Amino acid sequence: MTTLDTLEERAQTRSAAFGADALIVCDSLVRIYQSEGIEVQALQGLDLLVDDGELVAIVGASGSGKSTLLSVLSGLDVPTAGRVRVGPWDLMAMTPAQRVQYRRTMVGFVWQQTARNLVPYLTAAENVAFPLALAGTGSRERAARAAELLELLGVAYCAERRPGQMSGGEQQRVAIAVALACSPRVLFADEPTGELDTATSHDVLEGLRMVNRELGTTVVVVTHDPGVSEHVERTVAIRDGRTSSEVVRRRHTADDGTEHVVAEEFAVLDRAGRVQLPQEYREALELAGRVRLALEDSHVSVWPDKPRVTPSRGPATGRHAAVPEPSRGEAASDQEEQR
Ligand SMILES: Nc1ncnc2c1ncn2[C@@H]1O[C@H](COP(=O)(O)OP(=O)(O)OP(=O)(O)O)[C@@H](O)[C@H]1O
Repeated sequence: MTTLDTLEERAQTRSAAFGADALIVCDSLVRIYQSEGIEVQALQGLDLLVDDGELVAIVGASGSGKSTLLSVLSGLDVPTAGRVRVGPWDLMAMTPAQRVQYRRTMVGFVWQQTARNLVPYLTAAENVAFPLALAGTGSRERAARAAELLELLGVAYCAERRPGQMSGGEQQRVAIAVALACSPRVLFADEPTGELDTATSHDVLEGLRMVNRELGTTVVVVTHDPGVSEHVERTVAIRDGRTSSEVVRRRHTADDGTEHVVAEEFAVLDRAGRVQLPQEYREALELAGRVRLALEDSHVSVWPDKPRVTPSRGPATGRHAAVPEPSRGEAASDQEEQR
């Protein structure tokens, strides 16, 4: 007989298996903010897996939950519900001391505001050496590490300059070197190109790619920058606090030996079986409220409740489902995305 205990056990087993091999696991993450008596659901059951060594971009309209997700992953914020793990660290169950340790050893950060990343009265080399000094590293080793990282990021010529003597892009590349000083396994970058022009953004994103390739550091970059997907293999779109779609870029060698990059867009099926249909699909077929689902040999089809043309292979035996009417919030974020 199925008891409450067996159901709980089953749910826990399933939860533990989800992302067992991944470096970063976000499992049904919920973050609710209370603000002046109003509840805001910034994350609404978000699932995300990132493998060791991946370079992933997270994109989404303003207010979709990107910064909230990054605050949780960087150990600055605790979600309301769900499960979040980075390497061996369970971010829901860390003590304040463990949180400090996690932030010092496991992860590095680059923020949008260049002033937040660098100490203004230290040179680039001193900025990179600073976290190493705090960790007790000897001065010769600090200098060698600073030189190596500034070289890797293509800003060795800035070593003796202070932030005020560097361009925004140079400052951000030095900031990446600072974030990597203590050899974190994961680098989080929050809008690192937000204050930069297109050409300079390109250099910073290439810097992140270089770090990922040369040092094997896992990189998660949150951005509005539409050009980001050219620099990463995987772009995850967040919408209304959930992962909604992914663009995966793969290298493909044609028969004549030429190499092409093929980008494919996927919808994300969450663990409860939900998929977000793109707005243009919903509008094209007037999908709203109820829809019909039909299981075909190799795929599932979605039909309007009242088809405008009678389908030849009708979904008479299919299942019926409900598509929520777009809420005001959804409509707003769609407009944001189109802008
Ligand atoms: N401290 C807070 N208190 C109340 N609501 C918050 C708080 N932080 C974020 N929110 C709300 O949570 C939702 C998600 O915000 P978040 O900052 O994560 O989005 P975002 O995708 O990073 O947006 P942006 O690109 O504009 O930075 C928004 O509706 C926001 O207003």
